[in-house]
Amino acid sequence: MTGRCLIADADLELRSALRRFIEPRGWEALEARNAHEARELLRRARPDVVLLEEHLPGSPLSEMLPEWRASHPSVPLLVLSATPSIDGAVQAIKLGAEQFVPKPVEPPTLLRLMEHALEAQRTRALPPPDTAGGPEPFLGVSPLIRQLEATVRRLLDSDRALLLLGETGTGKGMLASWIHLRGPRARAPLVQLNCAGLAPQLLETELFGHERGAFTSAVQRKLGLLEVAHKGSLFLDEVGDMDPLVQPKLLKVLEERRFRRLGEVEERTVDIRLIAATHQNLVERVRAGRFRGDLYFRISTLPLRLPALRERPEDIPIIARNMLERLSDELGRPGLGLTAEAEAALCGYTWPGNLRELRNVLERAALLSAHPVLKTEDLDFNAALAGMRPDAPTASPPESDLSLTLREVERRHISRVLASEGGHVGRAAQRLGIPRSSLYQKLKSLGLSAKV
Ligand SMILES: Nc1ncnc2c1ncn2[C@@H]1O[C@H](COP(=O)(O)OP(=O)(O)OP(=O)(O)O)[C@@H](O)[C@H]1O
Repeated sequence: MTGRCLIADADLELRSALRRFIEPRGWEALEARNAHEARELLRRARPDVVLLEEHLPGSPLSEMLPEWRASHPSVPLLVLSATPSIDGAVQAIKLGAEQFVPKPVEPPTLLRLMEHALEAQRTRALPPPDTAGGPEPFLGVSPLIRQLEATVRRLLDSDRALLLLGETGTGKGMLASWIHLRGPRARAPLVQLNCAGLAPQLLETELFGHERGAFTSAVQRKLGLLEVAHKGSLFLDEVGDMDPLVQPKLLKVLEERRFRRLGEVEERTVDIRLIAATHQNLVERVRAGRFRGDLYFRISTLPLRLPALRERPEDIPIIARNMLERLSDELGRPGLGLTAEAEAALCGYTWPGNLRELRNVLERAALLSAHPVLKTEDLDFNAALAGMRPDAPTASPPESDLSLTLREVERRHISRVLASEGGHVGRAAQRLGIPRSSLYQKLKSLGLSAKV
């Protein structure tokens, strides 16, 4: 049996349709027509998932949800609503529903939502994330990385803001999720926002949300990321680029835990841990009047500097071996490794793109080489570097020249997308709408490996 589902809904048609759909798929369906029957089944039959009608006869949602959350905290509850509204959804989620699902809803959609909810619940029930895999941010033996790990571990339980400093690709984003997942807020969300290039109003609405009618295009109320991150962590990448108009509002959140949605009079409270990151020199930005001094002091109490790869060459072979192990699994190419000369070549390179670039070089080599043990000649540093430079030469727009073959158009388009993504193959593949492995195959077949 896949699971047991309690369908608490007065609508006989919906119950029957869902039962007919889920039973052949290994689910057991329990039906309740009202709150009394639902309570009884919940107590007796211990379902894995509950579908609960918003206005189930016999008891209001505002009573039932808190009661059920208290008695069965680990059972995901999905609220089905025939009269959906934003207020109803916010209330249901606040009271502990996993999802708020507007009716009508097709059984296949409901089944998918149930499976997601169950999966999320199982993930939450996993043992603490120390055992949960994911890249290890402190690989290596250098004093710089050992010191960083010791400091991070001391700060895990603190609620103070953290500032991650380091060049591009040093792993600031990875470290932010590692910290979140190992800290006391791991069960709540980690919400990420990159402040670079966001216009002030967009940044404000993303962070603080807005009321309906707050500005011309605000046709609906929008929850800000701060509210989504409540009880969890907020990762603000490129915080040095935050618009000066938004900075005092962030400071208020940090100092008083209060903020206001755009267009709202009332203030709200929120409980988040801020993890900020930047590759810029914030002190210089404060001196230049681009970053507020008071905000800088607030977020820089606990600065953590992530070393560049070239500052710790002794760690490179260890990290490379670890990345190749992961790539072996991901690419289905067992036994990936490096010759001694290839390791030495990796250690002798300057890695302006740090871990991201190292991973790109290894992934590219692993996909393109015919043998699993990679040699120096398999490592294409120039391709990675050309892809990283924002000024890397790009081809002219292919659509302007009708004499081009389809292959040439494809070749040029891929080059441009790759260059515009700074050589980041994963992101380029995403923009192109193809799997990363297919992009590598295309690069190979189009002879693009050294000229992105
Ligand atoms: N510890 C690690 N082990 C393996 N790979 C890593 C590790 N840290 C980072 N990476 C790789 O490097 C890439 C860049 O990492 P991340 O985005 O965390 O860096 P960043 O410092 O936040 O970069 P940016 O400043 O450009 O946003 C990741 O996508 C991942 O592939």
